[in-house]
Amino acid sequence: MATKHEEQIDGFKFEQRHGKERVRVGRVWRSGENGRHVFVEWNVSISLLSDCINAYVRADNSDIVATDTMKNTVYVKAKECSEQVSVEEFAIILAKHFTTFYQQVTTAIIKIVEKPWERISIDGQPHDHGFKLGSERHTTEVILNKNGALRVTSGVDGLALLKTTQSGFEGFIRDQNTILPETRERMLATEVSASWRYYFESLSSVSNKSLGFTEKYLNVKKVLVDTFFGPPKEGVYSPSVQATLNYMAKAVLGRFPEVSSIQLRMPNIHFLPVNLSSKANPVIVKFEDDVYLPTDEPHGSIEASLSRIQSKM
Ligand SMILES: O=c1[nH]c(=O)c2[nH]c(=O)[nH]c2[nH]1
Repeated sequence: MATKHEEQIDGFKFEQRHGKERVRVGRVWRSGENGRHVFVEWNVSISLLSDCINAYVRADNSDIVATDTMKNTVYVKAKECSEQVSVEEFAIILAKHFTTFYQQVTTAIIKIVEKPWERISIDGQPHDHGFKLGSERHTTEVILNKNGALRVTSGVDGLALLKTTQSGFEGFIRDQNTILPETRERMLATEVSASWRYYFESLSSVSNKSLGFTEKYLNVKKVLVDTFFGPPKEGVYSPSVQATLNYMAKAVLGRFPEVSSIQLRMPNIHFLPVNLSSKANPVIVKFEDDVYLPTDEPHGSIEASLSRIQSKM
């Protein structure tokens, strides 16, 4: 049985969705603790699966939720949030609106990226209304079906990490095209993109207010970072980006029972050894794990996901 956003037309299967991407909204809550302002900036993408096939095949727009209306809804809901909400909660609020308000909409997919505005401190004192831009971004994706089936993922993007030692790469395939030397001493740099899925499977299971998504986000990010680096003095040896990625994914699933799976993307950002020579002077600069040429292209691309195997009990 075809769902309502797909149909058989002239012997073809037709599937469609529509939405609005990159709706930007900033929200200030002025009633924070100690009179402190809270500020967030979100970039929202909405995609709706809905029964509006007539618009495609019969030039009949009567079932269309205008993407302009979707954009406006972001501002309306931001206004309605009189108390601070996390980026995940805001995505759930939007998804709930689209799937309950419109009979035509069967599923809402909401993706949001939060811009990393961080409260500034002046002489060690947190400022009441001053913010500066940080680096990595908190992300979320919420998929909500009309029947209440829910998928919530949180993530981090652009988490740039580098360590100057405790990294190597040995024992890989060597053939006629291989020139990379084996090493137990190299720089390791990456920009982690992670997304992890929570166990909630229905709207009713997240309806209480003590969700703590932001705290969980910070905790997961800390485990990712701590596992990448190891203890402050000795660190932890990385035999490859692949192995480190897996340690990080395992640490998150080990620490957070409410997380059912995690996906990690960790480009290997290369810092090339600098050796300079000329005919006259064979050794102008000799690389001694000290002078590097930083690059961003090309880079290795390494990604994996780790999921709990669902018990059938
Ligand atoms: O950690 C690494 N994994 C690779 O797959 C790879 N390939 C490569 O050239 N260097 C590295 N390093």
